[in-house]
Amino acid sequence: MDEWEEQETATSGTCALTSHTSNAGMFHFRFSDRGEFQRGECRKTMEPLQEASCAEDSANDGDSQNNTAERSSFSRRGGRGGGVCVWGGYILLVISVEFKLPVHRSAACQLYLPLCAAFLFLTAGPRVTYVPPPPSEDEESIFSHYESGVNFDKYDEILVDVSGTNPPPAIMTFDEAALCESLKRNVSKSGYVKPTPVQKHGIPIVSAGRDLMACAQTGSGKTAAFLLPILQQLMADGAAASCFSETQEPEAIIVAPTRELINQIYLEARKFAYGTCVRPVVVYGGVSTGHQIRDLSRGCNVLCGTPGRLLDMIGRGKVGLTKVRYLVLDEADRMLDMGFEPDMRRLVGSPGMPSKENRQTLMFSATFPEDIQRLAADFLKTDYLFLAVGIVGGACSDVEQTFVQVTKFAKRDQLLDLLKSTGSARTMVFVETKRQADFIAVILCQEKFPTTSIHGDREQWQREQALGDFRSGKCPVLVATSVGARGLDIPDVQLVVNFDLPNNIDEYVHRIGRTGRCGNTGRAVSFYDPEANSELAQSLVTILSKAQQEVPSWLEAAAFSGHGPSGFNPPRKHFASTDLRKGPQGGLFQDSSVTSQLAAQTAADDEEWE
Ligand SMILES: Nc1ncnc2c1ncn2[C@@H]1O[C@H](COP(=O)(O)OP(=O)(O)OP(=O)(O)O)[C@@H](O)[C@H]1O
Repeated sequence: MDEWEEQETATSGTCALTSHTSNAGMFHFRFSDRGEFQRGECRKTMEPLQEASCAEDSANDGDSQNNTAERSSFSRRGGRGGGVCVWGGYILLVISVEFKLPVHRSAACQLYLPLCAAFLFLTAGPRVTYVPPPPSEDEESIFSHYESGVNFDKYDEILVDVSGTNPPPAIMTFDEAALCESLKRNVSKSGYVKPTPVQKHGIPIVSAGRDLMACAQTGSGKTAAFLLPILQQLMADGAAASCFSETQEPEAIIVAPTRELINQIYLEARKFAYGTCVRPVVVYGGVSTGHQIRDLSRGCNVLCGTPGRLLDMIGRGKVGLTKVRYLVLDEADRMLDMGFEPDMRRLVGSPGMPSKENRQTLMFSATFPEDIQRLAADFLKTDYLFLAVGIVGGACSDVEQTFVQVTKFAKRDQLLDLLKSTGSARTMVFVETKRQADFIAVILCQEKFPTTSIHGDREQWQREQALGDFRSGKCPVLVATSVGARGLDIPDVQLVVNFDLPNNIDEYVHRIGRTGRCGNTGRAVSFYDPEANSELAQSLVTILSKAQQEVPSWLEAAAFSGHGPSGFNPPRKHFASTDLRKGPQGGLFQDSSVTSQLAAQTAADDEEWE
C-alpha cells in the first residue's frame, strides 16, 4: 500500500492502532483464566533511528487529512499514560467482541471508564502541541539559495506551448515583468538573473488575470511563476497592511499536498515578500493549532496550507474567504486526485469563497493526466490557458536515469554497493511503505551511512528534523516514502534511488525530480523487480525515450511482453502539447505553436502512460 493510501485509511482508530504497533513495537497481551486482561511488555522490533524512536508516532500523516482526521489522529504528544490505559480498554473490547470472550464483571466495570475515555480519545484526539522553531529572521539565510546549473540556459531551447484564446505575450526578462522595486530587489537577492520558461510565460498570464493550468518539468521554477505575479498584484493594489484580527481574510490561498512542501512554498513567499507589507502565513497538520491561530491573527494576505488544516481553520472561523482573489493548487494533479478532490471541492464550496468566475485559479504541476485535466476544468474559468513547457508529464532531461534489474531479496545489497560507490553524495532513497523506510534507514545506519527518514508515521518534529539533517548534510542519506516525492527543493541532491519503484509513472517523474533541479545535473537509479514492476515497464520505456535516454533491452522486452498494446514512442526532439481541449484533431481553438499532428501523437502517447 502506498503512503497516500495509508494516510487516508489511517483515519479510523483500528488502522491507526495497527500502524502504530507495527511501527513502534509489539504489544503482547494475555488473558488470565478469569477473563482478566494483562498487558505484557512492550518490545521494540527494531533499533531506534538516529533521532528519537517512533514510539509516539502517529499513524496519520495529516497531509491528506480532512478535519475529522486531523482531530482523530491517534497518538500525539501528551497523555501517553492515559493513552495506554485507554488503548488497553479499547483493545480488550475489540478482542472480547471479536472472539466472544467472557470478561469478568468487575473487569468489565473497570473497563467502562477507559472505554468511554477511548471514545472521546478517538473522536476528539489528544492535542498536538508541537510548535516549530520560527524561521530565521536573518536576511542571509532568508535569501540563501543554491546555484543554477550548467544546463540552466538550455531551458531556453525547450519548446513551449500556450493554448487557449488570446494568451498574453511572454516576457524575456524580469524587468519586463514590471515588478515593484522591493520585489525586484528580492528576486535579485534570490540569485534569479533571468526567468525560466514557465516564468516567462506564466508571469504575464497570471498578471493578465487569466486562469492557468501550467505543466513544466520538475525543478524549473514553477513556484516563483505564481508567487511573483500574485505578490506584485497585491502590492500594486495596496494589500491592506497586516493587522490583528480574530478572523483573517487572505487575498491569496495556496494549497499543496504535504506539510514540508507547503512550508517550503511559505518560505519562498516570505522571501519574495521580504520588506513589503504583504504577510504570508502557513498552516499545516502536526503542529499546534493554537500556535497557528495566534500567528494567523497577526495578519495574513497570502495563506499557504495543507487541505485538512486549512479547512479546519475555515471551519473555526479563523479564516474568511470573501476577499480571496487567487486560489493556487500546487501539485494540482495530486490535489485533484481521489485523495484530495473532496477537500478541494469543500474548499471552493466553503461559505464566502468567490465563485470561479470571481477569482483567479492557478494550477501547477510537472504531470497532468488527462482525467485530472478534465476534472480541473470544474475549478477553472472556461477560457483558462494551458501552458506546457516541454513534454507534459515528461521526466526532467537533466536527470540521468538508470535501471537495475534485481529481485526483492537482492535490493539491500545492491543499495549498499551503490552507496559505497557514490561516497557521501546526498541521496534520497524511495521505498514503498513507512515500515520499510524505518527498516532501510536502520540498516544504512548500521552500515555507517548517516541516514534519516521521512514518512507519515513520524511526528512532525521528527520529519522536520530529518529534513533539516538532510539539508545540512548531517545525514546525507534520506529514506522517504511518497510523502517526499513531490516539490521538495533540497540543494545538491545528487542521487535518487528507487529502492521500490512506485506503481504510478507520475510519481516516478516527481521522485526523480528531486535531483537535477534548476539546470543542475542529477542521477536516478531504480531497482526494477520483474515480479513486482512489470506493469510499469511500458510507461518507463515511454518516459525514458521521451527524455532521450537509453532504454535497456531487457526493459524494452518486458514492456512488450504481455502488458497492453505494444510499441513505444521513438525519441522525439519536438514538443507536443497535451492540452486536453485540443482533442485528437487539434482542438477546440487555434494556436500557432504546434502542429496538430504532433498534438495527436502525444495524446496517443499519454494514453499509453496511464
Ligand atoms: N529564474 C530563476 N533563476 C535561478 N533560480 C531559480 C529561478 N527560478 C527558480 N529558481 C530556483 O530553482 C529551484 C527550483 O524551483 P521550484 O522549486 O519552484 O521548482 P518546481 O518547478 O516547482 O519543481 P517541482 O516540480 O519539483 O515542484 C529553486 O531553488 C528556485 O529558487
